[in-house]
Amino acid sequence: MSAAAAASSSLFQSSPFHLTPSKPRRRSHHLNLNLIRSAAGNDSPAASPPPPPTKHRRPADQNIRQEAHLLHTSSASPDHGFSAKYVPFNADPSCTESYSLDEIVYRSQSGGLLDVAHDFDALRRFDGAHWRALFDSRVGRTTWPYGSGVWSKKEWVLPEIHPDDIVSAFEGNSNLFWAERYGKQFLGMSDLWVKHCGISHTGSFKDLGMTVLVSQVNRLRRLGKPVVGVGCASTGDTSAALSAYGAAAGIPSIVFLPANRISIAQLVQPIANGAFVLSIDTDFDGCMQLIREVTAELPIYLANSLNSLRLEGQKTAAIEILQQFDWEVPDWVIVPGGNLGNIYAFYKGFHMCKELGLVDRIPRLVCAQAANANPLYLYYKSGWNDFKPVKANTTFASAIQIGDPVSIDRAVYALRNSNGIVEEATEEELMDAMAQADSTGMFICPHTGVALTALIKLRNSGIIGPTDRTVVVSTAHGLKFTQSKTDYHSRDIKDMACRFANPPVQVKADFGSVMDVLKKYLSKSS
Ligand SMILES: Cc1ncc(COP(=O)(O)O)c(C=O)c1O
Ligand SMILES: N[C@@H](CCOP(=O)(O)O)C(=O)O
Repeated sequence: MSAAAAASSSLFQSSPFHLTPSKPRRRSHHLNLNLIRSAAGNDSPAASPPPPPTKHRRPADQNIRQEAHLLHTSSASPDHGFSAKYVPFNADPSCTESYSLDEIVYRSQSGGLLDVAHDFDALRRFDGAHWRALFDSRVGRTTWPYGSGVWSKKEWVLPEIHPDDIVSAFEGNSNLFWAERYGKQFLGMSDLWVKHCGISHTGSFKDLGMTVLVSQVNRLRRLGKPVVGVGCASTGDTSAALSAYGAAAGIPSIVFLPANRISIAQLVQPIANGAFVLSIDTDFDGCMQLIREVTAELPIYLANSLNSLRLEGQKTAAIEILQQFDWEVPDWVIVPGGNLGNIYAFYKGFHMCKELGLVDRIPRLVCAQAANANPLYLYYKSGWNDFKPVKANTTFASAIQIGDPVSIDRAVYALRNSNGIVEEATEEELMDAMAQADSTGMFICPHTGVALTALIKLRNSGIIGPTDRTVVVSTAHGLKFTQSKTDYHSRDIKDMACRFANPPVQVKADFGSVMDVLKKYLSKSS
């Protein structure tokens, strides 16, 4: 046994995890050393938990990025061999077309979507237990960049990016909470959970994807690639995330917004972050068309989820769900869908965990659409025979008012391969579901109301059982959509009964009047 191997094996044995690579191979000495080095917080794929925080002291004159830089560039840093590249989405296995992630490319030669393909052979040098322990060891740390729920899975996201190039607000690690009262009272369910991706830096799940995209743009600019800014079309959340991460990195962002179709809270986000905001007199699909044309002409990097880099970050929410259940797989995961990148991102995250041995199955996926913007639902109902973009009508779920989703093929792939279902929600259904959920202590966005409506329908039809472990993905923070709640609780919506409205009671400022209304209220509620 070499000195290195002896050292690594004795250190290995002292590890509380006792992890080993999946199969002993010739590289195993390096792998064991990697495990040990990871404990110092470097970029190795290691699974050994970091030392107790009290033992780790960064010199006072070093910030966390510099610390990561030193560890990354030190001679101890391993060449772990993980890599990723663009390939045509769902291509025939014989297809050899591929692109470096350092190329600026959004579509395959045939005009189809791209996907980020990871080197699974390299990742498989470690078994599932190894990856589980590695990811678990990074939760809640501040070590750069692993304090992020996205970058804690760096080897599966952008394995080759240098920590110096990463732009992160330590996004992710969002809470997954047990919706005890809502589940019991409205659905007779005992194991209902909400993954609150809206508790995030800019208030939606878009941060998960944007940290990856903007980090890669940072790298491209450092490599001297001609990228003068980043641009997107948006219904409000993508633009908020892009502007925030762009501003953090000092990269100009340009956002195309459909005039008068997004909430004030969403509009003010890119304005405050210094983005160049174009309010365009069209809908989201019109803005999307324009940004595609513009990014084909100008050196502005496209930040919508047509760009498959985004989905690499978004897929970590699925991995996080498994992690939060201690690597037990839920039965159902329900995701509201608009441009349809996220449903595929969830599928990809779950699928990678299965392929790499972290879990043994994947959940069934449900994609929920607003009935006013339901091209996927109509396609599903046609038995996947007839896809037609629709003209998306106004919906309170304004962030998913999309009629021609760019990721339609990705969504179909995700749903077909997860035995998935598509459901829809009318305006009244989604607003009632939101109000009922809020009445149990949540404060959800209308898109989450769409997802809850899908759940209600699948529960009522018996497809989802009372004890099925079910996760509803809440995609944005309710505080971004207070106007819709105000309209509902004021019963100020045409043709809607607003059955669960809870308007404030106007009362005179005297003791008798206050007592009268209180007595009336208490007699009703007892
Ligand atoms: C709050 C919110 N929920 C859901 C979605 C749907 O996500 P996707 O476009 O990836 O389907 C979006 C954006 O489209 C969104 O902003
Ligand atoms: N809801 C999105 C619509 C664009 O989606 P993307 O994921 O393709 O950027 C938004 O907030 O803009």
